Amino acid sequence: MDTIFALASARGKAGVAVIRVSGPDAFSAGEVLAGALPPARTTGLRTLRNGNDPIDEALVLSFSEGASFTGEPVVEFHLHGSTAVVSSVLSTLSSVPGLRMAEPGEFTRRAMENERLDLAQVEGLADLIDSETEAQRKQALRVLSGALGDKTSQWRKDLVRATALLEATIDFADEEVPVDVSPEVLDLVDRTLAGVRTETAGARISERIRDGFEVAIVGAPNAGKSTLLNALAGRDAAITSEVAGTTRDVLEVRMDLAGLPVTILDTAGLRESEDVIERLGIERAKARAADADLRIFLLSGEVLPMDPMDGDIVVQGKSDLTGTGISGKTGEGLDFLVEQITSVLSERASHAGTAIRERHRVALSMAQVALENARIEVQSGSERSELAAEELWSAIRALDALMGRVDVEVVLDEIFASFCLGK
Ligand SMILES: Nc1nc2c(ncn2[C@@H]2O[C@H](COP(=O)(O)OP(=O)(O)OP(=O)(O)O)[C@@H](O)[C@H]2O)c(=O)[nH]1
Ligand SMILES: [K+]
Ligand SMILES: [Mg+2]
Repeated sequence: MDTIFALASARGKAGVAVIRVSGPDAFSAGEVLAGALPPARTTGLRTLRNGNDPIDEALVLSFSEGASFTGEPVVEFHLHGSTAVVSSVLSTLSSVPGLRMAEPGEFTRRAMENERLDLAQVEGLADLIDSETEAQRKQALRVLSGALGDKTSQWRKDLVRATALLEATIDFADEEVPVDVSPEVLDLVDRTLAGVRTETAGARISERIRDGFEVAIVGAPNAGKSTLLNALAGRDAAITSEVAGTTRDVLEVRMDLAGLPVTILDTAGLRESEDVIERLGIERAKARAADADLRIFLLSGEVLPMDPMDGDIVVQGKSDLTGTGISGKTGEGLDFLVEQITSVLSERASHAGTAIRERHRVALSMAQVALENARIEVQSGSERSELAAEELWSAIRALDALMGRVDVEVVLDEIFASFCLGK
């Protein structure tokens, strides 16, 4: 196994830059630059040298094998964050035999290979690094802490037990089956199914927290939609004018509303139009509004252009003229509008689970279908045990794919190890 190194902090000038070295030769490489290393998990101030040539005064930190992010021996140099210091340390490290620059993501890959992180935790870590809002940070941290892995391993344990029970009855098929295992199997399957269903439902919400909720402003031409968008965004994102039919394309503005990532969509005013381009804009407006998580119907005295869905907000515009509702021009009622949006979306966000990606949702849905099928087979009698076991196998494989464990031999070993019916 090579020993790898890389700049762990962002490139460019900074107060501090961190270079990380991981692998079997990390400690000896650290000694080449820093002399004697401080004891593991303590820091020491050292002069880093290239031969006799001092490079920088740095804090040096070491982690023993099994007690580091990667699971390997690790040395970290906390340097003055200068481009010249960083490149001098990197070039000194590359001259140490057995060391090479890390590939992108290689530290994390090693962490996974050494079972310091499961695949979902790796995804959680990537999300945490990408997180821009509070909701994203909290969600990513939940996943990084291993919440999905904990749930999955409990489900998996229950399914392995259920499979072992069924396998035992298959082998007894010709003789008298000693016990009816189906109540226990059903109980295990039902418990898992309930958990998987909850997570699958929450996954869509979690995806929203990752990628952002979409909120569409819809209404008649000249209702003041673009003016409202600009007021919410705090800048002139959209063209506004007294000409009805100004907005054609869908405009997107990313915002952070009380920690939730939200994309506000400004859309073309909805009306019957002879103008070909405007009609195209109206089609887009309708499609995007229908797909959005929430719609704000900005009224200007007319009937609703679309049916509102659950949670949608219907509000009168130009309150400075109409005496009621909100105004993008004066800002009246906007705080309350933002509160309304935030409260609807926060309520939805509260149903987020620990499965946060489409990949998770797909794997969980596969497990769910297999479990539903297994349930039917178990209820159809002991002669269907083999089919039921096969479905449980599919569910276990789906959970293994979810956690990045796909080795079927491992599953087999566990099933055989858990046999407990005197076989
Ligand atoms: N008095 C008043 N005028 C407003 C308000 N909001 C918008 N307007 C005016 O109404 C006209 C239309 O505003 P826009 O924001 O372009 O309306 P829109 O709904 O985006 O219009 P389309 O894109 O054409 O559908 C402009 O002249 C705005 O200045 C408001 O709250 N009060
Ligand atoms: K307009
Ligand atoms: Mg507009």
